[in-house]
Amino acid sequence: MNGFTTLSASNVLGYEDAKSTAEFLLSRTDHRPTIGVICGSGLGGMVKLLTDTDSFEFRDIPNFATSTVVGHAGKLVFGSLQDKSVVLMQGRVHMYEGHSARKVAFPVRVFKLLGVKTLIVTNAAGAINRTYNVGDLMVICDHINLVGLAGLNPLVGVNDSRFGTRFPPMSTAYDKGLRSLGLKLASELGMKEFVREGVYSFQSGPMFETVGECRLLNVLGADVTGMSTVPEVLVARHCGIRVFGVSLVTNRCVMELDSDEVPNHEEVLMMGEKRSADMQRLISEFVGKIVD
Ligand SMILES: O=P(O)(O)O[C@@H]1C[C@H](O)[C@@H](CO)O1
Ligand SMILES: Nc1nc2[nH]cnc2c(=O)[nH]1
Repeated sequence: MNGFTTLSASNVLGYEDAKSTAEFLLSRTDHRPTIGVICGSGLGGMVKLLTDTDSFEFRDIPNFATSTVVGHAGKLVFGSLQDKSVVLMQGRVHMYEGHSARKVAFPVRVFKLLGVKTLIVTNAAGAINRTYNVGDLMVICDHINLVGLAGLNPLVGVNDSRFGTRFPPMSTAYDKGLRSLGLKLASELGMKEFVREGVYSFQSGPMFETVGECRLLNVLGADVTGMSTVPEVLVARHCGIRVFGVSLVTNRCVMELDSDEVPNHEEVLMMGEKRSADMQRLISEFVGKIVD
């Protein structure tokens, strides 16, 4: 099944599949995580923060897709962070790798059945907002789901009410309390200068945007643009998991036709590496302060 499967054929990877994957994992680890973390491009170094780990390759987990992108290790790691039990995806899969939105977001349904109550999603993104700088972190307050508005989203298909309601609201997708906590911590950690709050726009990729597309996204009110995160957030909100999202600005989107700048994945990974310490500090402190 790929990203362009018809709506009627999209009911695979349902509750029973998530349950059997969760049972597979729970029988192989003693961790009982209430916090899930998904690491974006170049941000998987966060795994080093965890102690007492149990690690699984995506390819060895039933129903998981395998990551094919450099900078996404493709491991699911259980461990302790700030005395809390956490499950962390070191990398993710994307729709542009040939997967449906449902397949991409499936791990979040597994998280739900593992007992996760709070999801932290991170990603690398390009800046549309001209006041943003490369290296900025952006707490996500809202998203524009270009792919989903066209009908390609993980909640299409028969609704399974064991996960959630048929028509989930998304106006409150990014939890207000968690956003305030994230911004407060960023301030306390001396990161105020490079931490923003803004809107993430999702397109399928794998192409970086044209100049015209970037200009369009600017008019739409996007602050950054990326190729992930939103399917995971939709599934999390559908099943009642709270969401905190952070984008790392790895490049400025090109808005002038005569520009010499050309976005590329190497630059994205390099910036991930450069800012990884700050991202890790913020997420680690954040996890320590989460109240279930
Ligand atoms: O998984 P994320 O959203 O961090 O990855 C971004 C989008 C593309 O996969 C890649 C482009 O460099 O980085
Ligand atoms: N769509 C998109 N994704 C990104 N991920 C990192 N940078 C970019 C970008 O400029 N555009």
